This record gives sequence, C-alpha cells and structure tokens, in this order.
Amino acid sequence: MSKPQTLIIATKNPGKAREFAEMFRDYAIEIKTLADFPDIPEITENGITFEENATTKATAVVNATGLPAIADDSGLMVDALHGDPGVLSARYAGDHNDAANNAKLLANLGGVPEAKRTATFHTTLVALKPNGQKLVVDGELRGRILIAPRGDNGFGYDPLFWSDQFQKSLAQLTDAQKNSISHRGAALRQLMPKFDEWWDAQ
Ligand SMILES: O=P(O)(O)OP(=O)(O)OP(=O)(O)OC[C@H]1O[C@@H](n2cnc3c(O)ncnc32)[C@H](O)[C@@H]1O
Ligand SMILES: [Mg+2]
Repeated sequence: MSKPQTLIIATKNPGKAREFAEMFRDYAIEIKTLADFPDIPEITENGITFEENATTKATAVVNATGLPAIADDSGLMVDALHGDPGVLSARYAGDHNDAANNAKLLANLGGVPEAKRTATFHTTLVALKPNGQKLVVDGELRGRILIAPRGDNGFGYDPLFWSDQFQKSLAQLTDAQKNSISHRGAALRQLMPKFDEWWDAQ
C-alpha cells in the first residue's frame, strides 16, 4: 500500500505549515493546508484541552474534504503564571496577534527573575482519516521566557522562548534547528513510526 497522496495540515498558521512541510520533505506525500481550501469556514477552537481543539480542527477538515488530515493544537505554559496562557495561547491578548500576545506575556512576568521564568511549549497532534481512524500524539519543549524579544524567525512566542540547548531564542534558529528540539518536532517524531500503519489499516 502506498502513503497518502494528499495530506492536509489543518492549520491557518503559515509558520506551523512551514515546519510541517520541512518535516515531511522526504515523504512522497503532497502536503496541503487550509490556505488551499479557502471555502472551509472558520473553525471555532473552544475546547478546554489541546486534544479537544486538535480533534475539532481535524474533524472539520476531514468532513469538508474527504481527505486525511493532521491538526496541531499547541500553546505555551508558563510556570510562574500557573500554566497560562495554555490552551488560550493564540488569543492571550484578545485577538490572534503575536506582538500583543508577547507584550502581555512580558508585562505579566514583570519582576519575575530569570530562574523563575521557566515554561513549556506543548503540541498535541491529531491525525484523522475519513474512515474515522485517529492517532493522537504529544510533544513538549522546556525553556525560559526572556525579558525582551530576540530574533526574527519562527512565529508566536518564539522570540521570547530561550533554548538552553542552542543558547538562542527559538526565533534565532533555522526551521530545521527548531524542529530538532521543538514541541511540534517531538510530536511529529512520535507520529512518524505509527504513520504508515495508520494509513494502511482498513
Ligand atoms: O489553529 P491553527 O490554525 O493551527 O493556528 P494557531 O496559530 O491558531 O495555533 P493554535 O490554535 O494551536 O494556537 C497556538 C498558539 O500558541 C503559540 N505557539 C504554538 N506553537 C508555537 C511555536 O512553535 N512557536 C511560538 N509560538 C507557538 C502561538 O501563539 C499560536 O498562535
Ligand atoms: Mg488556532
């Protein structure tokens, strides 16, 4: 049996889409995203867990297209903020605006010393086929929140997230470097060994 010809990454976030494309580069799979399906209506992410939201996104896309899809729901959990912004990371400052979200995060961490600025990036991926078969995997990355942004790559909170391993912010890494340590990369590495069996199963 062959791999899927077309797999939809159920995201509107071009930064995520680029990271998925890099991870699937050596696979004989055509990768599409929601940008290729402008008629699919806005998907409401009102779940209280990452898995709920990822399932909502994957289900909406599979139902609309009849094609297999992978959805990513992810977020940043800051220890000093009791896990905020968490599942609400995209809309922390109201609407989906990276600069405003980062400004709010810095303000809420005002006065918190470096050693206490620890945080976790989390991703839950849901892979769903039209026949209902579903895979769920997670990935996480630990790091620290900087006191000012550094770097121009990536998206979201990347300029504020310090990697001890690279001694750089995630926004100072290439896509390949970020994927090698990131929550999304870790989740994809969990997914890949199960991927062929998931596709081939009837
Ligand atoms: O729902 P889709 O369309 O996939 O795109 P999104 O940007 O809305 O994504 P989420 O709903 O999963 O929200 C997660 C938010 O968490 C942040 N985030 C997630 N992964 C990140 C990463 O790798 N680097 C920086 N910020 C990230 C970023 O602000 C995202 O907007
Ligand atoms: Mg979203």
